[in-house]
Amino acid sequence: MTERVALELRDVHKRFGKTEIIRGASLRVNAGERVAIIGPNGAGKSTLFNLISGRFAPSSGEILLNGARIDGAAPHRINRQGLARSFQVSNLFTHLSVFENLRCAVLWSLGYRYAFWRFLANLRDANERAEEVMAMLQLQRRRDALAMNLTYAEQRALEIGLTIAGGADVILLDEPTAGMSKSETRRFVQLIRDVTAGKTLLTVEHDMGVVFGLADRIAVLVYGEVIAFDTPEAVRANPRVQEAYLGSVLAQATEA
Ligand SMILES: Nc1ncnc2c1ncn2[C@@H]1O[C@H](COP(=O)(O)OP(=O)(O)OP(=O)(O)O)[C@@H](O)[C@H]1O
Repeated sequence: MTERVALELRDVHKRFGKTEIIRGASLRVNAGERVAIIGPNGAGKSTLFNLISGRFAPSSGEILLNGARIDGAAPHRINRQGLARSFQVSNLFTHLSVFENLRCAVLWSLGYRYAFWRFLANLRDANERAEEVMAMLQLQRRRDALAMNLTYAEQRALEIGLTIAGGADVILLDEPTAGMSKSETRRFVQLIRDVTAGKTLLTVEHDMGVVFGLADRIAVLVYGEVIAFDTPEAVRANPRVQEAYLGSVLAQATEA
């Protein structure tokens, strides 16, 4: 059986002025797969995320979400087509409770598809869905807490919950465990696994423990080119990756 491709990049280039930052990136991410994008500082990882989520349009090349072109489309349109990006705690409504945040995300995803007269009928579904996601996030006991009063790890969990509650099936996570302690990170990786089960996940992450613990495949970006896209074992053993990036990172991790 051939896998369904959820997200595809075809020879994507991005220039800022004269400088080419993404230099012909191609990737095919299967539905339900978890992919980590790694690479040295300045390799273009955030730029790649900005291209996929619609913040930037590519200079050339194509990006397809579930088979449909999205390159150059506005972020909210791409979001409506099923792709959500979780930033580092910037999407939360800080003055709303955990439950209200989740319910807003569900209603937003229903908003344009249903007429207003169906709003009340949908509210019950939205409440149920919000409760369901809250349980997955293990945030029930924080149901009525304002988002601004959550711990950092709880805020990150809620942030990921918003992408799920909004109905996206392709999720982009920017450094999901940045700023967390080792034990928080371990718990959080498990939470990400549970909450995004069955979804397609793309993450940019510097913590190699998280990368190797979470990813089914790893894409290695160096100077705007994908130099390897393979299983964690194969990437770890790849001499080109060792030379360009992983050798030094693993050496640092061993020294630390
Ligand atoms: N809007 C922009 N205009 C001009 N140059 C940019 C812009 N955005 C990014 N760049 C440049 O593109 C290069 C890649 O940056 P990017 O943030 O994508 O790398 P990265 O791999 O995410 O790095 P890091 O791991 O340090 O976050 C950098 O040299 C950066 O200065």
